[in-house]
Amino acid sequence: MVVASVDNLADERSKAQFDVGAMKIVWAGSKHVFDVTDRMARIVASDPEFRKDNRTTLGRKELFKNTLRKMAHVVKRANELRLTEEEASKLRFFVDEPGYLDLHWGMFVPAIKGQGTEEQQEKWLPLASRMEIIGCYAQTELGHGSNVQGLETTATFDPKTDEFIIHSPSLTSYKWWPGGLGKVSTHVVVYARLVSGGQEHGIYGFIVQLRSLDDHTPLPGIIIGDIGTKFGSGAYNTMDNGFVCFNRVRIPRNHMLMRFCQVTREGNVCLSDVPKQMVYGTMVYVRQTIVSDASWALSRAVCIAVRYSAIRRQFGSQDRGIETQVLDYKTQQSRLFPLLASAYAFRFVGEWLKWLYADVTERLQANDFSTLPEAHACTAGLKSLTTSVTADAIEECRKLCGGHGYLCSSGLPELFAVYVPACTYEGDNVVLLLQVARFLVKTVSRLAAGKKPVGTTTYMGNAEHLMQCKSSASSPEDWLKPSVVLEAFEARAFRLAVACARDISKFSTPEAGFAELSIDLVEAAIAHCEVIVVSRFIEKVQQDIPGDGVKEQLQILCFIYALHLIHKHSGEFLSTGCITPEQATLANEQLRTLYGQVRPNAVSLVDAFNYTDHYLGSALGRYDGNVYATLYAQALRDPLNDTVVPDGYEEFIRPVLKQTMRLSRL
Ligand SMILES: CC/C=C/C/C=C\C/C=C\C/C=C\C/C=C\C/C=C\CC/C=C/C(=O)SCCNC(=O)CCNC(=O)[C@H](O)C(C)(C)COP(=O)(O)OP(=O)(O)OC[C@H]1O[C@@H](n2cnc3c(N)ncnc32)[C@H](O)[C@@H]1OP(=O)(O)O
Ligand SMILES: Cc1cc2nc3c(=O)[nH]c(=O)nc-3n(C[C@H](O)[C@H](O)[C@H](O)COP(=O)(O)OP(=O)(O)OC[C@H]3O[C@@H](n4cnc5c(N)ncnc54)[C@H](O)[C@@H]3O)c2cc1C
Repeated sequence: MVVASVDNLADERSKAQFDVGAMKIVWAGSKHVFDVTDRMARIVASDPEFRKDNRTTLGRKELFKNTLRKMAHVVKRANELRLTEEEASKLRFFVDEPGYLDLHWGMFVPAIKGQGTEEQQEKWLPLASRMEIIGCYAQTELGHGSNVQGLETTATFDPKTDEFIIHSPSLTSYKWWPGGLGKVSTHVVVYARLVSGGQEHGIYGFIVQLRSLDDHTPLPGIIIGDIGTKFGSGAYNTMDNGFVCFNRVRIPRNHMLMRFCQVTREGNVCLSDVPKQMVYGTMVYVRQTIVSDASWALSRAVCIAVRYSAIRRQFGSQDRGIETQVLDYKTQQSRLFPLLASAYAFRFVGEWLKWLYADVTERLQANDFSTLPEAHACTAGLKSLTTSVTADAIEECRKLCGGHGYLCSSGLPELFAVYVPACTYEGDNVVLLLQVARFLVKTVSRLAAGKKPVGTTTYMGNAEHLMQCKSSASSPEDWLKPSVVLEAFEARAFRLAVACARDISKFSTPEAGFAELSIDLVEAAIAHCEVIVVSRFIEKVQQDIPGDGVKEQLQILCFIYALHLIHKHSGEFLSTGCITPEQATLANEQLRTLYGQVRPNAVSLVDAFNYTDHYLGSALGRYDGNVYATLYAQALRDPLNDTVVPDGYEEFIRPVLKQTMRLSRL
């Protein structure tokens, strides 16, 4: 059955004022990436092994086994099709289910590449890339996650046997959370306190074998398992996040990842002259990938909400004629279009961050560590900003879809449940923003000493101007001038950072000031991260962009992104004196106009994400708009509808009805 709603999307598509095909290439990043992504998405969508519409109805054991089957199928298909690494990781991505492969390829392998010596890489990487071993990354403990220096697990060197003894001295030292650890991994990179000659030497990574390669049983001294069911149905429960306790497990000395610190046969600890934070390198790498992933999750939710808002009609007709598409309501637009704009903003900042990461990596290889603090601040800050916004946005998209958004068949509940831990893993978002704040306060105090800021803090070099400037916006159109927008963002961020630095100096120690002012510091950090996102978006739309109308659409989205933030944080823009209340009103007026300009293009702007119906996994977001028939068909497939009279009728419904009948006869 095809209902009238299908016409709505065709109609919407006919209104597009830009070349959707060209926008698809901009979104993908290049024609090559588009082709690879498109091909891999279609392979997954057309393979029944990758079916995912039954996930929320499976019990934990079935669900997990189902994921094991899919991960094995990914490996099989990657080999059969002789996929490149780029293609294989896209294929795996579109399977859209957390699984041990992510931790193996995303953390275990990068940890060895980043922290292993050449010799260690030669030994372990071939085993890992042929998947003769499966690895994971165990840093977090039951009692310690954010505070890496507080980890309790010990790795004590025994010069008699030339081994390390890996030990969990307490319940709170049990490794707890690592993905892939609970049931699958054969090996792990464990982070532990290095102890040699009776002295502690800091936290380092050690490769430990967990399970037999013959029968998968845990090796002696290892107590291991899954940490239990997590939030939401389906969702992250496909992953075996695990615990492990090490009872004096012995590993050869050369299983310590020794690129930055070597322990000799005699137990001498030799530090190379690189910053000790290099041991945190895997986290920096993954944070950077998480920023790119945020735009995927956000755009997916937005795609569902935009298409459904074009289908859904409510009110607007007194005589039972055709009702108004909810997408036409300004309130719907004001909640939805900033999220659409944010998806594009995060896509571009994610691409830029990839570039920054590659640049820093190249410098590190040449022993230039000067840009490491900035790379840390950018990856930490943008990871925090983009994941927090995305998690909130998915929930907002659910509400934007009304009641049907609450159904699992909308795809939104599971998307939220699977995404929201991104605000916690790879560093709690508040903890990471405090790292950014620390970097900003340092940068501000160095300004006083005449040090020129570089990279993303270059704008702070314009200190005098940023402290005094008053916005020149005197009409709504002025808010379409990149220089006007950027100045407001930079001035707000700089003034907040300077106020924090000034106020900290009033305390007896910087640490006391930092602790007391941490709420303000977090706000200053967010303001700085928003400068980065806004300026990268502006830079992007100032480039040559091929395709009819593509650049114009991106400009509209860029200003929506910036102006909705001015509205959201108007308190800060006003209290720091960067803009006046009248200018805030003008910005809002411009924002309303921009919403009107996006409206006819909204469906095509989400079509540009090029998502298959399989990847979207949503009755509401289907490409053909056949929402109601799909909702009905999926309802009929619910296990509860397997029988007309439910299980439990005889036991629990009939007796209640009989009892009621008896009562009514009294
Ligand atoms: C065939 C199949 C083929 C296919 C492919 C398949 C698969 C797909 C492939 C890939 C998938 C890719 C990626 C996805 C992978 C995984 C994602 C999915 C799931 C997530 C899994 C989650 C994992 C985890 O969560 S791991 C644990 C993460 N833990 C944390 O993040 C802890 C957070 N805490 C910290 O980072 C630190 O403790 C701290 C908060 C930063 C504090 O550190 P510390 O106590 O040392 O110190 P200070 O604050 O005093 O800082 C001192 C000094 O150091 C600087 N600093 C801190 N951190 C860093 C850093 N990282 N880099 C550089 N510098 C750093 C800090 O600024 C201070 O400097 P100054 O002294 O100058 O101020
Ligand atoms: C789905 C998932 C997968 C994961 N996968 C892995 C994995 O593969 N490997 C691994 O090692 N770990 C993994 N983790 C663990 C994860 O990295 C940690 O949970 C994360 O780093 C946060 O640490 P925590 O749990 O100790 O939070 P806590 O630090 O205990 O945070 C609790 C609260 O305290 C606040 N807080 C903490 N410190 C401060 C501070 N200094 N100032 C202000 N507020 C503070 C936080 O903001 C938060 O609100 C995973 C976690 C999840 C949820």
